Amino acid sequence: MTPVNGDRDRSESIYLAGTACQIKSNVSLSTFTSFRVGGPAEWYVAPKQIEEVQACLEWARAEGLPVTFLGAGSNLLVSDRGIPGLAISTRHLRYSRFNPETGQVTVAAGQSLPRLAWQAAQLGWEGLEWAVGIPGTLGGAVVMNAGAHGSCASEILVNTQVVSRQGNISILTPEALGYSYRTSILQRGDRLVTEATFQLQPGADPARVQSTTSEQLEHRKSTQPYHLPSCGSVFRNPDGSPGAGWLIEQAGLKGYQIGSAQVAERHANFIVNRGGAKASDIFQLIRYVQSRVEEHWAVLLEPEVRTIGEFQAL
Ligand SMILES: Cc1cc2nc3c(=O)[nH]c(=O)nc-3n(C[C@H](O)[C@H](O)[C@H](O)COP(=O)(O)OP(=O)(O)OC[C@H]3O[C@@H](n4cnc5c(N)ncnc54)[C@H](O)[C@@H]3O)c2cc1C
Ligand SMILES: NC(=O)C1=CN([C@@H]2O[C@H](COP(=O)(O)OP(=O)(O)OC[C@H]3O[C@@H](n4cnc5c(N)ncnc54)[C@H](OP(=O)(O)O)[C@@H]3O)[C@@H](O)[C@H]2O)C=CC1
Ligand SMILES: C=C(O[C@H]1[C@H](O)[C@@H](CO)O[C@H](OP(=O)(O)OP(=O)(O)OC[C@H]2O[C@@H](n3ccc(=O)[nH]c3=O)[C@H](O)[C@@H]2O)[C@@H]1NC(C)=O)C(=O)O
Repeated sequence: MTPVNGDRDRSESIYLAGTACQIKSNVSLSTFTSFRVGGPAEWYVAPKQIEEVQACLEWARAEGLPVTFLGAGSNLLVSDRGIPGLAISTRHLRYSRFNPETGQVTVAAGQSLPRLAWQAAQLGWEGLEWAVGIPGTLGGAVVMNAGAHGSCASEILVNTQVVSRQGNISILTPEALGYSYRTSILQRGDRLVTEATFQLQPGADPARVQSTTSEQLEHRKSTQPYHLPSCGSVFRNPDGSPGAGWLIEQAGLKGYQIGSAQVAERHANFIVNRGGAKASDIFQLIRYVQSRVEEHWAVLLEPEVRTIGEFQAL
């Protein structure tokens, strides 16, 4: 299949003046997504500082390139053909500052959410126990309003720092972000989250918080195919009906496979890559599940997973 960047089959690197930032061409995104599929980014960069993010955005503007933001890729389906323009990954923006006076923790966008949940638990700070099993970055969690076990990111978010595509920095509160279940206006992709501050509750017994955190993780491992490449839940749970997993299972789709993409046996709202799946297999399976569930239940399932690049419905 022809990649979107046409005949560029060699890799080149560009160093942005005044930064240590290296922009590389033709970088495969399959190792940067939890599905382990996807073609190359025309250009890829993982800045370490906000000034580098701004310099990368300026470079893309000057080159007239579209920009795509990536976290850890745990909710992304990237086309086999790859994506045009510059992919900016936040995975190297990393720090966390716990403030015992306020109970707030300020975290860079690239920090791992499970890692932060464990750090909080070890300190005896409550409020992130639910987050331990959600792979990915803080930035991704703020954008997706990640959640589990009845809690979600927007409930504890104090504010977030974002950079616009023009390079302007601002601080936004949750009220400005249009939050609802697994949704925020940041999903439009016009602002990059660089940092977020969360309100936690310090002062609990660390052993107790760690024990609750472990229980949440164990429950997840026993109900989800955690060991196989996936994006977590493929579909949002629809309003006013049983969950997507139940609807898909009752439509007889557990185990159904297109290529190496399979509706998971352990949880029907997960599609797993059984080894060597293509993004197009996963995309076709998503469409197939949607159509079968609609036929069976008259419910149109809405994907939670974010697709980037071109896909063709058969
Ligand atoms: C095994 C497994 C279990 C999961 N369980 C859960 C769960 O229980 N609950 C849940 O909510 N999710 C779950 N997920 C989905 C996923 O982990 C979350 O959506 C996570 O928050 C995505 O973070 P990420 O850094 O990987 O974002 P990515 O997948 O990289 O990106 C997701 C979206 O956010 C955008 N984005 C990412 N970072 C930034 C940024 N810094 N600035 C602007 N835009 C950005 C991307 O453009 C994309 O649109 C699971 C996934 C897996 C693989
Ligand atoms: N099915 C799928 O597609 C995917 C599943 N996953 C699963 O999601 C989970 C999170 O993945 P990922 O986001 O990459 O996680 P990370 O490796 O970024 O974060 C896990 C962090 O939690 C820490 N940690 C783990 N256990 C403990 C503990 N008992 N006490 C204290 N700290 C602990 C680790 O510390 P340390 O570094 O010291 O070990 C590490 O820093 C993993 O279990 C992974 O297998 C992840 C991606 C995709
Ligand atoms: C994994 C994700 O989030 C998960 C989150 O981890 C868990 C735990 O809190 O709750 C949600 O799953 P879920 O609604 O499927 O929760 P589960 O407890 O696994 O299942 C709900 C109900 O559906 C039933 N169920 C589930 C799967 C299945 O194949 N068949 C089935 O009948 C279960 O028996 C249960 O009665 C989130 N999914 C969504 C779309 O909201 C994600 O968003 O990626």
